[in-house]
Amino acid sequence: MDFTAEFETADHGETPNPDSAYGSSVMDTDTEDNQTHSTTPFTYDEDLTHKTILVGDSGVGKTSLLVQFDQGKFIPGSFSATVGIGFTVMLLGDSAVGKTCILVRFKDGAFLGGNFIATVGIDFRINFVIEQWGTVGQNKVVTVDNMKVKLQIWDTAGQERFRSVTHAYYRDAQALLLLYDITRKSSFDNIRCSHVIFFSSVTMQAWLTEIHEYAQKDVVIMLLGNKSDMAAERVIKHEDGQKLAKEYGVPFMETSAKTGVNVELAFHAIARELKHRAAEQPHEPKFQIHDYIESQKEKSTCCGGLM
Ligand SMILES: Nc1nc2c(ncn2[C@@H]2O[C@H](COP(=O)(O)OP(=O)(O)OP(=O)(O)O)[C@@H](O)[C@H]2O)c(=O)[nH]1
Repeated sequence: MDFTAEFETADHGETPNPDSAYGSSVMDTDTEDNQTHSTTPFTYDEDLTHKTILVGDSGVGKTSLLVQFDQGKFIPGSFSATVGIGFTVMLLGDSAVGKTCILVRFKDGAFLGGNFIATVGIDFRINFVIEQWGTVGQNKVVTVDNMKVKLQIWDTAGQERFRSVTHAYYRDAQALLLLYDITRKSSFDNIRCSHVIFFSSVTMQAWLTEIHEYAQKDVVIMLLGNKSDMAAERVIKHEDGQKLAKEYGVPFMETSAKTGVNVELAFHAIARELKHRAAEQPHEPKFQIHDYIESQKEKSTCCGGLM
């Protein structure tokens, strides 16, 4: 199958770059101000989101056209056919739980320490990229049973006022990584409790309620308790995360973007589940993601590496 590169534009034919995707008034506000709670809810017109797919025979220049449009340059020479299958994964959870850090850890193997800068809307630094199957770009390609599986990972803003922006993206996601911070109870409670913020009259929906409302019915969900390296500040027990996940029938693990614990495993398990769903044969036993995670946890503590 020839998998075509695709991208999002959010406006009427304007060049989609991080500063123009939702209008300068939104993206220009990516300053310290964003870290204080605004009383003005952000509104977003979902009708302005378009998807454009490039189709055509292998080698006609779909990828090159996209690179030219996004980066204004032509990459001559080597031609490598786009192969495999691709899926969209979204990172969700309250602000500052570590979504961006988890993504950077998985993508670059590094930890984004230092000052916290909240994500605004959808993080286009990660999302709006040109994909060339693991050579350039910021999407990640993992190999599952000798097949390349591309994960296009969307880092979303956890702040309430950007929820309307992210709602438009749920529909396209095949998998959702839902994060809370093991050192912050509110981030755990917000996974399933709804709150009303009286002073601004804004109703904040629980993440699971939002998922139920906006995501595809068969979306793969995984619950992650992040910042597991912060043992001294822990307020949510491992068992509490496990219990919540069990209640909703979703896989669970604790992760640390700082140390890297379980970050690879989380994405690999998702890739495997999605690949098995896409290429399921009637006679084959169903892939068991819970069993896979448990077996790989054991392996990664004794031998390292994922299979
Ligand atoms: N110790 C520790 N700190 C972390 C970890 N993950 C993230 N952080 C820190 O937590 C803060 C928030 O991380 P981000 O990744 O920006 O949070 P986010 O969920 O993307 O936040 P929004 O963009 O507002 O939704 C930063 O200061 C990170 O350095 C972790 O695993 N361990």
